[in-house]
Amino acid sequence: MHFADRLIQRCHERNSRLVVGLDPHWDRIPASFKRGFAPDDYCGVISGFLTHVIDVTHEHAVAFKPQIAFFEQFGLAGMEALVKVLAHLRVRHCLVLMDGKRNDIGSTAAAYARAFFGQGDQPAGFPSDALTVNAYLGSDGIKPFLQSPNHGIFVLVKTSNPSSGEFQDMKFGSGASLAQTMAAAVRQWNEPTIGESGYGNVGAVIGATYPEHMAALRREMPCSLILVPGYGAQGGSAQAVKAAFNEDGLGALINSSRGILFPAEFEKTGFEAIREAACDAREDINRIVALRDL
Ligand SMILES: O=c1ccn([C@@H]2O[C@H](COP(=O)(O)O)[C@@H](O)[C@H]2O)c(=O)[nH]1
Repeated sequence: MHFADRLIQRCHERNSRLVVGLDPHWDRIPASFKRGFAPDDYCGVISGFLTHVIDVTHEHAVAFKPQIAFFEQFGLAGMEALVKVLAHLRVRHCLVLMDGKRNDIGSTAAAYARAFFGQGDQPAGFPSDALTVNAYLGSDGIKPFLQSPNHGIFVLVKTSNPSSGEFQDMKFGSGASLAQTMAAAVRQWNEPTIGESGYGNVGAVIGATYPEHMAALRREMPCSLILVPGYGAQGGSAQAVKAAFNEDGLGALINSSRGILFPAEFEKTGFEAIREAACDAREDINRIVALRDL
């Protein structure tokens, strides 16, 4: 089924716009959880911890966003953990937005597309429904990711980090910034992919830490899904992400990683604290878009 249509359907089913980020910061995984494993069992700890996280949060989440760097840092053990986590997400029928920020020349981008989406008889190494991409190599690096309507991409438009303005806010002769120029390209790439939901498979990443940019970028890309990191641990609030939503109360997916995975209450109530963090984030976001039951 068409990626964006599936995602919008999931927003309705869960009454949620929350994406749970799967970023296993090794030093923040509670010592009480690690105790049951050998000290160097990176695969066991990471896959075990995230499996529990998925079990307690999936009813509140539209999708999960594994950040691949947190797995890659452990080499083969990390890759094994990622494969296990992805298998568990499939068992739970969860949508996977892989945060890999990939791109390259066309032929290499095509290999990345096969790695995450598969192709024909070739299964994906890391099966995902969507992937974050860096589009600064141009459209030939984007097209390989758009071969199947069942998969989507989120193009970096305005990232949440403190120095994102160094390049992304630079203005061209037209007066448009680099981020606005990228947003215009996203709109163009997205148009032929729009599904029955009214949303297409080429989305954008815009950080919650730059609310002053949000409304104008949303206007530039009315039919794109916007993936919004930076809510929670980076200081972005629900109020700051409001302008990412369309009037239908849909179209934006708000990610929280550390804010959900590592609540202070874990030592007292264990994974129940993680369930509560996801539930609270979902409600906080729903309240701000002023749409409760879709
Ligand atoms: O502009 C961007 C793009 C991606 N990210 C990623 O999102 C999460 C945020 O984690 P938190 O713990 O909720 O801060 C992380 O995986 C980043 O790599 C981003 O933050 N900003």
